[in-house]
Amino acid sequence: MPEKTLVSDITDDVIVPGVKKKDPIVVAHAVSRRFGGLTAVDVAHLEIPRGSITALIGPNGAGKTTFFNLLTGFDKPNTGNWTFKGKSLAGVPAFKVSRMGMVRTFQLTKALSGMTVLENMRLGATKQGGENIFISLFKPLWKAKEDEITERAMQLLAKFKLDTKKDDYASSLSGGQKKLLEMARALMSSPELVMLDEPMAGVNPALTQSLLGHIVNLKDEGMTVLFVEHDMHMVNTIADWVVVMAEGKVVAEGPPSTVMSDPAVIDAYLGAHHASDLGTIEGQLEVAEEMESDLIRSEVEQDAEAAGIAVPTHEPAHSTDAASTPVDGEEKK
Ligand SMILES: Nc1ncnc2c1ncn2[C@@H]1O[C@H](COP(=O)(O)OP(=O)(O)OP(=O)(O)O)[C@@H](O)[C@H]1O
Repeated sequence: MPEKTLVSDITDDVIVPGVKKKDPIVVAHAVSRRFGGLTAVDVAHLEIPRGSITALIGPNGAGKTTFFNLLTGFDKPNTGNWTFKGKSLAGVPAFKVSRMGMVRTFQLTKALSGMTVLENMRLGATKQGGENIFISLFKPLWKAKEDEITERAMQLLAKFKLDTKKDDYASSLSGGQKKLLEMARALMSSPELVMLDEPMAGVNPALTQSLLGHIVNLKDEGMTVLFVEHDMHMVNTIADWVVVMAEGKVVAEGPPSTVMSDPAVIDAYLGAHHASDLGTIEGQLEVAEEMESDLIRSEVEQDAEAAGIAVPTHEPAHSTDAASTPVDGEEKK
C-alpha cells in the first residue's frame, strides 16, 4: 500500500466541491466547453494539490477527457481560465504547455506505430537541438544534445523495462507496453505535472501492478499526478485525493475513503432515483450490484467482510483483461 498524503497536508478547509488547497499546482476557474447544445464541461472552480496523486472519476460522458484536453491545450474552452504553477495557461497551445512542465497521456495510446521505441522516446524530448538555428549549425553542439537525449531515453526505457525493445517498432508492443512507453515518453521532458487518461484501460493484468508502481514512483520523485480512471480499485489504492465529475460539473471531491461512500457520488453514477439505503451494508451491496461497476466496491467489500457478508464477484465496467487489449494504439480522442 503506497504512503498516502495526509488530508491535512492538502487542505484545512471544509471539504466541498471546489475547496481551496494549501499548495495547488493547477487552479481552474469557470471553465466551460460546449459542443452544440451539449455542455461537456462546466467546472466552477477546481484546484489540484501539488505533489499528490489526484484521481478524476465520473460516469461515461462526464467530461473528464474534455477537461483534460482543455487544461493541456488540446481543445479551447468557451469560457474560463486556469493557471499552472501560478501562470495562466488559457489559450496556450499544447506543445508549449508540455514545455512548461505539464504533460499528458491519452486514453488510447498515441505511440507512433511506424517508429521504433527509441525514436518515440526521442520525440518526447523538448527543446531539441535541431530546433535552434544557432545550435543546428554546429555539429558538436547538436551532437552533444542528441547524445544527452538518447542517454535519458535509454535510462527511462530501462526503468520501464523497455530497453531491450528499443529498436522494435512501437506497433509490435502489447497494449500495456504501449501505455508504459507513453508514460516513459511523457517523462522525457522532466515534467512537474503528469496527467494520465485511463492508464489502466486495455492493460493486461500482468502489467497493471508494474504500471501502478510507476505511477506511485512519479509522486515519490516529486511530481504531481492527475489521472482519469474507471478502475476503482486503482483509485482507492493510489489516489490521495479524488475529484468526481458528472454532467460536466465537479460534484464531489475529497480523500478516496469519504468520496466513495458519498451519496452524491453514487447518485452521479446511478442517477438520483434509486431505492437502496446507503446507510446500511445491505443497501450498499444492492447499489454495488445495481451499478455493475467497481465504484464503492472496495469500501463495501471491506465493510461486508467485517460483517461476514459474502460479496458477489463481477467484472468491472471497463475490463482490463487481455481480451480487451487493443490490437493497436489507434486513438479515439
Ligand atoms: N469533439 C466532440 N464533439 C461533440 N461532442 C463531444 C466531443 N468530445 C466530447 N463530446 C461529448 O462531450 C461529453 C463529455 O465527453 P468526455 O469524453 O469528455 O467524457 P468522459 O468523462 O471522458 O467519458 P469517458 O469516461 O467515456 O471517456 C460527451 O457527451 C461526449 O459525447
